[in-house]
Amino acid sequence: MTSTPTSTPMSTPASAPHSFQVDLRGLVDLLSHHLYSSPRVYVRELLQNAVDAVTARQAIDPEARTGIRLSASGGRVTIEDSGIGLTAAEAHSFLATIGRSSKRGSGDELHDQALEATRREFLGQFGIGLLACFVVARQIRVVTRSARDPQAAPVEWLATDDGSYTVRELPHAARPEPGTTVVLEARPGAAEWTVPAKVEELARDYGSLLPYDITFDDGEGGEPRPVTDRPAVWERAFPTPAARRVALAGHCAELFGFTPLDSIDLDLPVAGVRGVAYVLPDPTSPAHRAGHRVHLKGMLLTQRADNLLPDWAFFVRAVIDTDTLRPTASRENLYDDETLSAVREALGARIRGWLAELAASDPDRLAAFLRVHHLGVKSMARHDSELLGLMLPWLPFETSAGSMSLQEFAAAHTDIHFTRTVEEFRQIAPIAAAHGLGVINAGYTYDADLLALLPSVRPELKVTELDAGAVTERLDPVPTAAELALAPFLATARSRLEAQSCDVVLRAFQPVTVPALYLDDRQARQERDRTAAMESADSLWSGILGALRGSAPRARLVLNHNNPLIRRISGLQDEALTGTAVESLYGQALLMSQRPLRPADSALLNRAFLGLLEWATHSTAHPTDARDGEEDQK
Ligand SMILES: Nc1ncnc2c1ncn2[C@@H]1O[C@H](COP(=O)(O)OP(=O)(O)OP(=O)(O)O)[C@@H](O)[C@H]1O
Repeated sequence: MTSTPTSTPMSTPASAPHSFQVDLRGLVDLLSHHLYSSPRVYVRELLQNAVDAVTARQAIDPEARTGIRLSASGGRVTIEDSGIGLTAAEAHSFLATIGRSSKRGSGDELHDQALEATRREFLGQFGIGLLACFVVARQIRVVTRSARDPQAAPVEWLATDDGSYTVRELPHAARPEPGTTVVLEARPGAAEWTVPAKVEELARDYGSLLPYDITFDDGEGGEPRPVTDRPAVWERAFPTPAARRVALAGHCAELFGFTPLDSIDLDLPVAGVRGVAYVLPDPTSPAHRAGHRVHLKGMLLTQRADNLLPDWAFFVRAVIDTDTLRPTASRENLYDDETLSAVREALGARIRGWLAELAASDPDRLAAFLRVHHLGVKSMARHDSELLGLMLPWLPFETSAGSMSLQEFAAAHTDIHFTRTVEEFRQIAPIAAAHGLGVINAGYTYDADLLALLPSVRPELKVTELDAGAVTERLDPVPTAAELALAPFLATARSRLEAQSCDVVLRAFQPVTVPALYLDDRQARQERDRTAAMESADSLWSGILGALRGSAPRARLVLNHNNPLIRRISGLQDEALTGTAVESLYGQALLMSQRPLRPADSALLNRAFLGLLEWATHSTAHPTDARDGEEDQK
């Protein structure tokens, strides 16, 4: 029997697994310069560990003391809690292993539910918090005694920023009660972060809403001062709604530095969110993202959260406390997950609810709000259909009946006309108003876009653009016989204004006091600009511009047959005087339309004005003087 040789792949025995080595200096540098935005976070980490330790102790010993004492003096920062404490083994394991935390399950426990449960309970979870203290400390000393194991001796854990630490047991008398004291020795160069006033300020900023009483002692011998200031203003009871409003306004001024137009309660019990949104008193660009203040179980997470509210809610700054949202590892922003997006939606709905309530019951306050924020609201409503539906009726527009909300305007006009430019509006609005036509000036930013969206919100309304041609068509024609009788006059007028590229038409319209209207639309204006450019261009360009001459409608001077002056002018026998009068009418109508004058228009106005003076003085002055004047002009 022969045995078949089996071939085994060449292999070398695996070496025993090695553990990663971590260079503490490198890690501290990483934390201080890249993870945390400022060394100030070390105070937050100290407070957070103390709060978590007290929470853990409460679970096994609800009678235990919960107060936390923070003090700073002589370059030393100390924090003392009566929390759960640590045994020597735990100190080795938790304090010296980067990334290890007692506040989350391990192994099998590390499924989502266990993680969620511990997250709900504790502030910490990453196992890197204490290290942040090396950003300001050269040495960290922890003296701790376990509450879980009363027989265990107190332990001293002493770590220096070179990455070494020692653990030793102390006599029972060194710390008779369970709990932990952490003492930081400031590193040279970081003294500014450990002076008492700074530590107190930081503790107040981060910890004012924490759930246990925290005091601060500056080592000057006075009474320790409270750091915590609970309940939050928005949760306090006030004798009257007015007193509450005043307190909230004061809170906003202290926190954000402005007195709010109004405050909106942000209360989402299911999502564990409570807080308030303050309405900015001054206009702000929607592109500027306001930073919101977010507390997580009382601890200030950030004052610059930019993802808490929908973009359209640019006009508020919010402060909230939550126990469901997750922090990022730097604990300086919110983790943008599904919970946050649901909370964002729900908070957006609260703010919309405030707007809806104002619209329904307090239009004056809504108007005051829109006086400040209408531009921003207009800009955002173009892209947010719910905001559009809610706000569009209330937004202010310039109309032929004055400045008013669309709602008011639509109450009088179901046919809504708009002009695309401010100039068109100025020409058209008075005439349109006299003819019972509602016109809105959509020449301002966002207004044309919004009017185009109006039928989607109010389908019963008809929105049409109005231009010069459409207006002329709506004015009453003059009876044919009358028009025929005036044909010679019209011919004179037309030839006189030919050089201005302007047609002359005769209509009968209101108000009778307006003798003539200068009407042009965008195409006519372009044509006018092209002609002006052609006149001042060199021969090459003038050739090209000339070739572009389109069949665009020309500007129109609409003479009002109802106007007595027009009646008189059209009956003049003196052709020269008729020409001067037509030029004067053109000039006056042009001035009324607030159009910029081209050089040719200024020359015409000049000529017409002097011509009229000439004529007016002609009959009283010596005839030769008038002729001299004519000579001078030549
Ligand atoms: N005051 C304290 N009392 C009891 N245990 C503490 C205290 N401070 C720290 N610890 C223990 O040390 C561990 C590590 O603390 P560290 O601050 O580094 O991380 P963490 O709080 O768990 O998480 P995070 O990185 O989110 O702060 C904690 O999980 C806790 O077990």
